[in-house]
Amino acid sequence: MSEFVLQAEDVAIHYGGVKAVDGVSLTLGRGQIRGLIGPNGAGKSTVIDAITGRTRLTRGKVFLGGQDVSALGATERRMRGLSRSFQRTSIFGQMPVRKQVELAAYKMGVADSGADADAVLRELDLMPMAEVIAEDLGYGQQRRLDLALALVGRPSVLLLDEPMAGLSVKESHDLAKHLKALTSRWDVSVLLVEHDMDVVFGISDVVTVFELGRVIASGEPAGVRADPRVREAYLGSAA
Ligand SMILES: Nc1ncnc2c1ncn2[C@@H]1O[C@H](COP(=O)(O)OP(=O)(O)OP(=O)(O)O)[C@@H](O)[C@H]1O
Repeated sequence: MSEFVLQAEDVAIHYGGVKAVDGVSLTLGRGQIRGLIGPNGAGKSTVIDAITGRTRLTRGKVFLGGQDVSALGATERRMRGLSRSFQRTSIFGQMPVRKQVELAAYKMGVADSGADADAVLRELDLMPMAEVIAEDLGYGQQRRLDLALALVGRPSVLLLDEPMAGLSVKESHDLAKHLKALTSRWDVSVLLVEHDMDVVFGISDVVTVFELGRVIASGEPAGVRADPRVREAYLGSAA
């Protein structure tokens, strides 16, 4: 058994001459949060797409729990515990919150989808909203519902692409608190692409910095923050 729940090895995604990602390796330990940062167009979302199986690899491999999943599609990877969140709550906008989460668990093949939905809703403090129609939720609650849908079936790895976008400072803080709690209470490991530096440096165990499809720095938040290359490439004088 691998010590890493997730490993990307020399991953490259090229679109014709555009090297969106070019030789990226990264790991995710059990219960770890790894923040991915970098300027616009650096390749962060493409890495997420490559790991989930949404985009075909030009080169490299992806391992989940030590197993090579590079040849598997996105649905198969999800069934094996690799989950990502989408801004997709509007798809079932007319459905009450609990029903929506239960349906997602049922589609995943979870044996007791009702119990799974209840556990997820309780964990994310969404139980008081269980019977509310999704589109009547506030934006911050909708983002939490989005996270709830990603958590059905108890995934081991969660890939989040800008989960704080559009949230107020308080909503971001609440979501960050939930993410941190999930890593210990549910044993979930998180790969977090996020532009909110307070959140990234506040909750990540390790941070990886991208520039032009490559990793330019990686390590503990304090060290990364102090790295002159990082400050120059991304953080600027605000760091
Ligand atoms: N389908 C595609 N075809 C061609 N080029 C693409 C495609 N998808 C992404 N790219 C290019 O790959 C590069 C990386 O894009 P990506 O969206 O991964 O960056 P990002 O770091 O997530 O940026 P942002 O922070 O703005 O979301 C960019 O130059 C982008 O234009």
